[in-house]
Amino acid sequence: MTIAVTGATGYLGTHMLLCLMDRGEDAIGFAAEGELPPALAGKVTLETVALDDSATLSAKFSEHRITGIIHFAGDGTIPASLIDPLKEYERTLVATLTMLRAASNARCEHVVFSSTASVYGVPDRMPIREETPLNSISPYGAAMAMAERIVTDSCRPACLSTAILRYFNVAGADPKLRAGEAGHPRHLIKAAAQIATGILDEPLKIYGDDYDTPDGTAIRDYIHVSDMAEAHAAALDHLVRGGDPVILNCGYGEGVSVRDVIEAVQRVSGEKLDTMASPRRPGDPPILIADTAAIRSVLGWSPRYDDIDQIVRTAIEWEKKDGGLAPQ
Ligand SMILES: NC(=O)c1ccc[n+]([C@@H]2O[C@H](COP(=O)([O-])OP(=O)(O)OC[C@H]3O[C@@H](n4cnc5c(N)ncnc54)[C@H](O)[C@@H]3O)[C@@H](O)[C@H]2O)c1
Ligand SMILES: O=c1ccn([C@@H]2O[C@H](COP(=O)(O)OP(=O)(O)O[C@H]3O[C@H](CO)[C@@H](O)[C@H](O)[C@H]3O)[C@@H](O)[C@H]2O)c(=O)[nH]1
Repeated sequence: MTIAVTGATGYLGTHMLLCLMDRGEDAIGFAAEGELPPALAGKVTLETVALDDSATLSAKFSEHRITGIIHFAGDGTIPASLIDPLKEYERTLVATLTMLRAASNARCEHVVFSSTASVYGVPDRMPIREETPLNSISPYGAAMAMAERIVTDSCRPACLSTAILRYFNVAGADPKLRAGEAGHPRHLIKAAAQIATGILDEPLKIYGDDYDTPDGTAIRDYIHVSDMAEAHAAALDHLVRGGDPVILNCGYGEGVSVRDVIEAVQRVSGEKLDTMASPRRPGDPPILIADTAAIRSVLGWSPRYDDIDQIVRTAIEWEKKDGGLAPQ
């Protein structure tokens, strides 16, 4: 089978293509812009298609005889979605609708869809099970919940089997450093890794130190990007085997606070990080930890990098390489 990866030049997309290449699968990248990293360029075809153009995307899916789609096209962060909610809804929903229309036209069979823990809002029970009511507190999470509903409603008439994966906090880089998280230091671990390597010359802001948590800072469930890619491959295998449609949390089931991340970065890098207490960031839940029983039992998936020091180490090594601080 040939697998389409949308959002192919982004963080998850590049790591997914590396995972599929390592498994010997046939994959085609689809992106509106950007390039593949050198480890993929020339080995994986990249189709440049705008994700509001379902006619071109349908034709490309048919031409490449795509049967499975792994959909990552949908950027956005919680803060950006609060600044420009309309853009957030538009990009997320247009990309989802276009992908589904093209998948239906080209008679594709399987879709693995990127969603987020942000769909849950501020649940009152941890860890979070998939049955928890969706109650997002940001346009980012609300747009993703709408996109999930669109996927669920359209899959049966379009004869698509679907897996929706709700990611907790993805971080780190390919352990062979063939790819990493590019772009702005919007995420905590990326920002801390850039400060530890001297790429970013500013204190690390701690957004809220007065949460009702053991050290007062917000708690997240960080998952290594390569474990995420393997979870997608396992989800696609499940659908190809004829498995039922699924919605699954993707995390490790372990809570790590902002201060825990700072300590891990200091431990791994040997550098002391300057920090600055800052107000809570709007749209941030205090604690998000996944219940991972379902993904482990349904997909038989188990993580390889479930240790915050390993995640942080790959993030720091990637920054050194990407920032030209280490031998290329
Ligand atoms: N990185 C995380 O921690 C995380 C956590 C939960 C969910 N997610 C979701 O996973 C998906 C992939 O995340 P990522 O970290 O790789 O993001 P990314 O920004 O690195 O990559 C996403 C890519 O999709 C493209 N894209 C977005 N909207 C598009 C549109 N309307 N048309 C065409 N292209 C479009 C962007 O240009 C970008 O290249 C996103 O939907 C994101 O919201 C990410
Ligand atoms: O410089 C920083 C950056 C972040 N944080 C805090 O660190 C935590 C993690 O933040 P960040 O790394 O920005 O990720 P989130 O905002 O939690 O969102 C990520 O994780 C969510 C799932 O939990 C996904 O839905 C989003 O796509 C993804 O961006 C939050 O409490 C932030 O307030 C800081 O204190 N300082």
